[in-house]
Amino acid sequence: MTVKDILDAIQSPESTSADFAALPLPESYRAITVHKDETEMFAGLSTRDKDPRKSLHLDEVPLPELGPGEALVAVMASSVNYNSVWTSIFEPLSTFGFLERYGRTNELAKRHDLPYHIIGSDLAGVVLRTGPGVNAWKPGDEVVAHCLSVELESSDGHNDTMLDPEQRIWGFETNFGGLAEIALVKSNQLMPKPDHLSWEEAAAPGLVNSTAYRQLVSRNGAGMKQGDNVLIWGASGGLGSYATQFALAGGANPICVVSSPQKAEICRSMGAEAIIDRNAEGYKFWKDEQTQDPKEWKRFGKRIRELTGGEDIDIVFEHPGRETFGASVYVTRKGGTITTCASTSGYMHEYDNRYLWMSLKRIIGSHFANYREAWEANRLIAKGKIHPTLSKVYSLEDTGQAAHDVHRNVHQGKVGVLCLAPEEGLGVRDHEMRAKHLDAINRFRNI
Ligand SMILES: C/C=C/C(=O)SCCNC(=O)CCNC(=O)[C@H](O)C(C)(C)COP(=O)(O)OP(=O)(O)OC[C@H]1O[C@@H](n2cnc3c(N)ncnc32)[C@H](O)[C@@H]1OP(=O)(O)O
Ligand SMILES: NC(=O)C1=CN([C@@H]2O[C@H](COP(=O)(O)OP(=O)(O)OC[C@H]3O[C@@H](n4cnc5c(N)ncnc54)[C@H](OP(=O)(O)O)[C@@H]3O)[C@@H](O)[C@H]2O)C=CC1
Repeated sequence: MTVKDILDAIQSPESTSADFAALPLPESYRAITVHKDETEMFAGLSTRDKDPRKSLHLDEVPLPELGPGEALVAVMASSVNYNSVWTSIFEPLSTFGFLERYGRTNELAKRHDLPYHIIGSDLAGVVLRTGPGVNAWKPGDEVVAHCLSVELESSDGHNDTMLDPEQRIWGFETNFGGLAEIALVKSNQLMPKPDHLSWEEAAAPGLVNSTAYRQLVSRNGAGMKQGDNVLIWGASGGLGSYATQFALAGGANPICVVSSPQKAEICRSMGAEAIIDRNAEGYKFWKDEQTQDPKEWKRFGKRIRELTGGEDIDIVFEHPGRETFGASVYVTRKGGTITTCASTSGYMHEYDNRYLWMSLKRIIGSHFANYREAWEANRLIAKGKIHPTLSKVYSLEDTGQAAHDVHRNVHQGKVGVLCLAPEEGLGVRDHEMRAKHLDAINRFRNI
């Protein structure tokens, strides 16, 4: 039995759930990995010069044992997230530390502590097997998976599953991720695949869409409301392309920051009107490595006032971190919110706290999304209210190049990866609905 037989079953319209359940599973499959004995390979290099093409490998790996509450999924397509870039450059930490720590928690979790890490935190595919205790899903179901892995044995996470003390991001802090032909997930990560999308389109939004939903829309994040001025950094990037859609769909006013005329045009085509090209306008928030320039914060704030008719920002959608955080706090209005989920340019932030406390602003930390938020975010994709922002699709072999593009910020929106899917465009079940949204679905393609 090989993965080819699985693909044949997926591509045959006659295949039933019983056929999938009867398919013998292969002993091994192909997966994108980093290797534990290579974690020092980039020692001494600057972040920019660490090259994912050197650290990401395409390996044949053994199929992991299936445990209670889990599912093995045949992965048709996945996507590149920035967390895979972090794993591939071993920053800010090697992810093998996460696997070791997980492995120490219980007998079954030991499976994750291996000398290789199969990465990837998105997938669209077909359920192959479910473990004991799984009733909601069966072999043959077409699914996407969100990346929240929790144990739920502590009451801390019972209101908001992100607060579980054993909260992990699948394919980053656990093994057996989605950049592979087969993945192992907890069955509670599974959600229905949106019928009007191809495999690679369905695999693109998951992680970033759910994160943007919690960070911007959910009451656990900024709780955005109609009319809010929302400053969105990287508005045509992974997170930002969904934040921009949420702002527009929710009646808010996105102020989109981008770094090229092409990216500005993408935001305009999504429906945004207030756009700042940070490159063209030459903001330099730091005079040198240690010193910020408040005059530049003010110049940025003036530009925002020009675009809003004199108003300041209700919500900043933050993720660049060190480079922008001082400016983000400054331009927020009295009582406004800065919500942050990352620090791409550096995690030791500096801002002038007088502008925070005197103007009663709040900083909210946000990370991925709880089970319910991930489900609600996927529902919006399935209903055609929010659309994938897939620009380019790579083969599994070329994942290193795909991650390199994201690391160097030469991509747009999201970058997809075909795993078992032999070509793009497969897996669409609802052609009528797709036709209604075709322009929006293709907005980011091949630009
Ligand atoms: C969905 C996608 C998301 C993304 O893309 S996010 C971006 C990518 N992700 C990242 O860059 C994050 C990577 N993660 C990290 O950098 C680290 O993950 C953290 C810095 C978040 C945490 O580091 P750690 O070393 O794991 O954490 P500690 O909690 O400091 O644990 C070390 C020891 O310190 C103890 N400790 C924790 N809090 C306290 C306290 N308040 N007082 C005293 N001790 C404390 C712990 O218990 C433990 O101890 P013991 O080593 O003995 O187990
Ligand atoms: N905590 C969580 O749950 C999550 C965290 N993340 C983290 O968020 C970050 C962004 O992820 P994602 O959106 O997918 O990545 P992308 O690279 O797709 O998009 C980020 C965009 O931010 C802008 N940007 C990058 N650096 C700077 C800078 N120094 N100053 C201003 N703008 C900058 C760029 O846009 P432009 O050049 O056009 O301005 C870039 O396109 C990563 O660090 C990632 O790990 C992501 C998802 C979930």
